[in-house]
Amino acid sequence: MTSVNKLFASFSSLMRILSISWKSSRKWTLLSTFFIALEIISGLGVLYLLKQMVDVVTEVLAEPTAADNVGEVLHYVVLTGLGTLAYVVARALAGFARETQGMLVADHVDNMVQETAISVDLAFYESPLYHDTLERARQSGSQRPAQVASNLMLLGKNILMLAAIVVMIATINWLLLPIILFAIVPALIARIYFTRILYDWQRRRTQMERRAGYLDWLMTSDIHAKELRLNQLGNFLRFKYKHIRDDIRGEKLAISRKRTMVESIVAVVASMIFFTSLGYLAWQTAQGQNSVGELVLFLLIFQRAQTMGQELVQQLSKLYEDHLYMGMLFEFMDMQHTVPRSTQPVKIVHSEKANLKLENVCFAYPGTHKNVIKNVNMEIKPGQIVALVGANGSGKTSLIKLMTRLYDPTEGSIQINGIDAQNCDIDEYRQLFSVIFQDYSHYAESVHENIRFGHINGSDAAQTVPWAAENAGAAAFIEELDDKYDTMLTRLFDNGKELSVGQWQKIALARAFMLKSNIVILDEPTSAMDPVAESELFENFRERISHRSALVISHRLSTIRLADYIYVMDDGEIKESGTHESLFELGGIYHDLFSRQAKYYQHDLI
Ligand SMILES: Nc1ncnc2c1ncn2[C@@H]1O[C@H](COP(=O)(O)OP(=O)(O)OP(=O)(O)O)[C@@H](O)[C@H]1O
Repeated sequence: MTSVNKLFASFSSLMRILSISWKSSRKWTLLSTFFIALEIISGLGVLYLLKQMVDVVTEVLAEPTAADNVGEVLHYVVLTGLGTLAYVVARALAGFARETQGMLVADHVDNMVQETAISVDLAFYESPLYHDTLERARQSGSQRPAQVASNLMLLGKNILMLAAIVVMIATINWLLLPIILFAIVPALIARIYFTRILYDWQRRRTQMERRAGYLDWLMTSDIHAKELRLNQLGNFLRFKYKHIRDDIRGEKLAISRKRTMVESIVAVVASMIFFTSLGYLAWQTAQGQNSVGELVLFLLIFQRAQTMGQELVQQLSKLYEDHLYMGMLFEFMDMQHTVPRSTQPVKIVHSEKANLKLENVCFAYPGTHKNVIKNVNMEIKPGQIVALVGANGSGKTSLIKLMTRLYDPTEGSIQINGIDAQNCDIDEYRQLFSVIFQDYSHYAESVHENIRFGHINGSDAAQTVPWAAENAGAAAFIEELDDKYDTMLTRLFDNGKELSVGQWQKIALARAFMLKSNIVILDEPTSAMDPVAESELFENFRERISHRSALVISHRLSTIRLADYIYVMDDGEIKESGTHESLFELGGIYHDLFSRQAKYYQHDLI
């Protein structure tokens, strides 16, 4: 990037930051600006009054009738006092307004990050780049936009105050001006240099931080608590975690050490220059070339100039740092969809009779070259119960992800009622499906909410939730819970209850049974259920799903044989398809799978 482009990029990112700040809290941005303006005006006023006071004192001291003019001095003392009071109050109010604005902006930015996180495509989760970008966005901190806005204002304030001090010092002796430059510029360069070094290091170390975070989660989350104890993994993980943290700390401390050394040298040189110039001014005063008042004024304001210069350096380097880190936040927010959204979506007509058709569908996961789905042709007709069978890794779950447009096929097409799924509005299209994956979610919410999440926008949850629970075979055990549908399903919070794996599966199934969609997709829906529960579920399955279409994936062929039509997958391809009887007669893969399972049942009976 050329310097002009870089400058333009920095400017546009600054404008973007300010617009975030403005949008999130207009009132407090205005108040904060107002109080800072008040702080600047009163601060400059105090400086001016201070100078006037010193001038008057010097004049008065030079006159023989000094005692008569004390009133004039007092006049300036009172004015300076009032100015200082205004300055202190304005400063406090500006601080409060900044803090309030900061909190509002932080919440707004958190909201924006979450909005991006819930809308990015599933493909992002598969890539370490997504996790790095999210981690960096989090590291960049939601406080930053507010900091940038207030830093800009403080910067303006300090520049004005410093300019006023420069003018005052120039009136004493212009030769003193370079001193200020020497006190400020090297410190600024050192700060900016180390800010960049630290930023580059942090970017490189994102994955290391994430790995440490992951290990910490392994050690502290309830999901792994059982295995961790039984396999005695605790100390091993603790050691690994410590090792990573030691490395991170070591690298960071090395940078901090170097920075402290350089900054100390710069500060020592600046102080030496100050004392040399003080000595020079004292000598000039002794020679009668300066007044004592000017020497006092120099001492007074140089100290201020030094503080202000330090603040200026801090604000400039902070602004630079914020600009760098906000870049990481914007990088996350600007991620583009990999599943394209149609700009002129075609309305899905007759969705209540959804006919789903896959034509020559091929698919390789992003970042891989191997097709896990190969030339698949398949159809789910309205009201039809279709089963999908196949060995582990044959591509069944990947096929569901394609049907529901969590991914798009790399070749071929998926059509709903003759319309290419890619031409439909993605939200409207996804509403056609109720899907329960093998790794369904356990929400730390009430039973009611866990089921209602299957149709979050439904209006009559009070009736539909118990109805769905009944159909999924969950109603009986829910009625036995202390708070029935209001029971909290978690031990994370007070009064929570943990369910068995099979009970959780019934809750997940009830979620799919909520009447939202036209096609119900169940990936291994009964893997944790007892045989009685399973056979009850499939006895009148068509009624339970209200005569919608269904795609059921199962390894249990007793379940599969109830389907109207069966597809057999092997290594990403549909190798066989037909009814149970026709496939059994064919004597192929299905026959083989079925016979193997049947053999064990027959053996048991003997
Ligand atoms: N996110 C992913 N990225 C890359 N490859 C993947 C991903 N998920 C699955 N695969 C690969 O795709 C292939 C099909 O996996 P899939 O989960 O679709 O199989 P499946 O038939 O559902 O298996 P199972 O019966 O074990 O659930 C496997 O070889 C797997 O390694």
